[in-house]
Amino acid sequence: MYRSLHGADIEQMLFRPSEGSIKALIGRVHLFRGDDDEAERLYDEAKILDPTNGDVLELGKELQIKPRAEPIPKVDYFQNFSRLCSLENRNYPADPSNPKIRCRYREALLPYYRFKEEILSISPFASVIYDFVSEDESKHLKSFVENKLERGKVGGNNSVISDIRTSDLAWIWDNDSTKAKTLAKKIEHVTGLDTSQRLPDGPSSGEAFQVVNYGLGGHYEVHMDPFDAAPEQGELQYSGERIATFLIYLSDVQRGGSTVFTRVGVAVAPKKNMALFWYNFDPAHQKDEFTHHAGCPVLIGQKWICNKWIWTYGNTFRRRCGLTPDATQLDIEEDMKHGYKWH
Ligand SMILES: O=C(O)CCC(=O)C(=O)O
Ligand SMILES: [Fe+2]
Repeated sequence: MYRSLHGADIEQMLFRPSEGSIKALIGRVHLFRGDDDEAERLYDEAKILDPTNGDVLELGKELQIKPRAEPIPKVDYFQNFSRLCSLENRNYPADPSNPKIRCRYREALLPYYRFKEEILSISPFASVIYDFVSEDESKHLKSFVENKLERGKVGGNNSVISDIRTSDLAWIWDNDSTKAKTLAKKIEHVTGLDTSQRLPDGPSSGEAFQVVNYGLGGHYEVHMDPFDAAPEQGELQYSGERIATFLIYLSDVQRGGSTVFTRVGVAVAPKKNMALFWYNFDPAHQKDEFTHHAGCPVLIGQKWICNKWIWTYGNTFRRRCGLTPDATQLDIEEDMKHGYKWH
């Protein structure tokens, strides 16, 4: 007994990886994920700690032979803005020739929910869900914020009023009304994601409903929804990031007011009670630069929407990562077929 334990100890000592080797192994993970800079940084540190270690040498070789990840081409995010905004009042998918861009019934976690979904983009994943809210729900959201609307701001922790976003808005927490709570649950069922609010101080998985009203000319210029820096205070400070956006149209708009994804060429014309759902992060949890989007100016009429942002916390296992670094949302659904039904 003593001998075998003693033997195991020696074995452990012999095979304990050095700090340099650990850094090199982590570096390889980053290299595999396409984060060459981080891999390079870890390699430099590992080289100093353990220059002759096999893992360190291996990483050095891989860094030399791996072609650099293509930098995201610098495009003018605004170049497509006016073209997409001026399209007719209907949805324009990213690539109509792609057979995966299609309509389907989307089943929810509850068997009696079934939603009409139209996929508009595979990567980033974006789709619309028709008749997501009832007339009653959409009326409730608008009447709840009556007299509470204030000019919307931009910029996370130190937000300011700006011409980038010309709309009024107000917030509804799930606990503010039974209808809001039920709607949050419905979003959970259709997305398969956790949206729970654990107030007052637990980390939340979903933000409060943000009801927004745009008047004539009201718009929101090209932006992405995740924050540059996570909120430093409030109930969201430990919640991670806005991994997905669930946007509900609470009105039709006579002319203008589409939501457009300028880098993938998608235009979504507002349709009352329809929801637009997209992931802001790819399945490898990288912020997806292709989710740059905008709210086009309202030309005739007014526009009402309601946003529910879904956070990382609580969704690590619900929004799974892909089997490969470039897996799409649809690949993941394919892998999960047995746990979650799709048509
Ligand atoms: O109004 C829209 O269509 C887009 C709104 C939006 O992007 C936002 O509120 O973050
Ligand atoms: Fe947005």
